Amino acid sequence: MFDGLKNKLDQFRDDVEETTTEKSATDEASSGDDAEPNVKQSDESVSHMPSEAANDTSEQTPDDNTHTSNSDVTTAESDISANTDGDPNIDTDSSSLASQEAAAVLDETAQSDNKPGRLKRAAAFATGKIVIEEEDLEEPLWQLEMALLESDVEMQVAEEILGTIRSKMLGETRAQVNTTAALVEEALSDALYEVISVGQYDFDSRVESADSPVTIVFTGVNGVGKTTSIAKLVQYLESRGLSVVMANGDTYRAGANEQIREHAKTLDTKLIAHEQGGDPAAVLYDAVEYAEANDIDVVLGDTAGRLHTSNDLMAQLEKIDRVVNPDMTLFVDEAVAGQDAVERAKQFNEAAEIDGTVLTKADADSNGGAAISIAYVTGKPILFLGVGQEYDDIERFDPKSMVNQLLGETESR
Ligand SMILES: Nc1nc2c(ncn2[C@@H]2O[C@H](COP(=O)(O)OP(=O)(O)OP(=O)(O)O)[C@@H](O)[C@H]2O)c(=O)[nH]1
Repeated sequence: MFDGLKNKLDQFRDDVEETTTEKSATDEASSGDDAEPNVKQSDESVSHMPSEAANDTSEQTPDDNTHTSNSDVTTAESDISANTDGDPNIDTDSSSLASQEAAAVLDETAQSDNKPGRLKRAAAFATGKIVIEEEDLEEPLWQLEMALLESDVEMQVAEEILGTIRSKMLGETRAQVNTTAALVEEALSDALYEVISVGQYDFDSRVESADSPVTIVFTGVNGVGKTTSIAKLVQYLESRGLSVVMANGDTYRAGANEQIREHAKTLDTKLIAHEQGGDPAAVLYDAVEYAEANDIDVVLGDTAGRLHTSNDLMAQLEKIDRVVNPDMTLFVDEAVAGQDAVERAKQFNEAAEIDGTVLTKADADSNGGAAISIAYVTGKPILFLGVGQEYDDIERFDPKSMVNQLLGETESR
């Protein structure tokens, strides 16, 4: 599931690591070339002090001096003072020694330098760290954006993800490249989680705590797996001790009654159906009455596949809303439809507000764009993933485990 996207996310992590490794190597090389008169040579790491911090003093102006209280400078100085204040916990390894040595330089440069970014970078480098800058991320982020769009992630969602990564990584100081991986992982994980988890709620407890019968109506276009998902949910709910009645509100398509009747028979669940051409709202109404009379917990109502543009069919949905006032309307679409599924989710939600999505055929989807985008564009959560054709091939959508899965090990790593 979503292997194509997983590989692309792996690639992004590799790209950032590669860029920061190159940068670290470049910094090291350039520091070796420039012998700084300001730098005490008593510690090897101090000789790595980049020349730019010291050289920047030549760019000072009287006004520049007024900016030296900048927080970056303060950070660099306070990092250093933490190692020089006689604290018994003082870390005496070579990097803290480097910090002390760097303090001497920074004291001088901080007096006059108006480029706190450089100071921060200088201090970070002197302590064996690197600072992630815009230019380090530019290429990997561009590549990531392309990869997300190729994977059917909606443009607005891709931009949100990139924005979060950028804000979480820029200016961050991290110990050398071996932990850049952890930084990228965290930024990527947070960025994905933020868009994927939009609107999430606990479906089970919402159903369990609502007044019975809980009526759930399923909408979506033809052939995406509405009827199959309803059948899967019958089993899902019954396995949690809830009783269910199915209602066939698809009075439009020839063969719809036979199809759902097959499922009802296999699952041994009551089905309410009318003749083809009947009024779907009347079917749902009868099902709710049946549930009330028989103390049934949940009514699951199928509807005809429709486009949000089919006015008569959308009018049917409005009538169902008026007649039975469902507790939830769930939009069903297939993950393999990618951008189309995302677009339809948006349009259905605008035409007849949804409470969540069931995303089917995730087992056949390599891209993952719909899974990542639908909650963000509708503001309503993905509640279930269909992962196969059997009744138990349905999973509660869990944003955390989805992110873990997307960032987990793949065969290519
Ligand atoms: N691989 C896979 N196939 C699925 C999944 N869910 C449904 N299908 C298959 O998709 C096909 C269409 O499913 P239906 O349930 O008939 O779709 P529908 O939306 O009710 O179709 P209409 O009644 O025509 O609107 C069937 O062959 C299902 O077995 C899934 O999660 N994974």
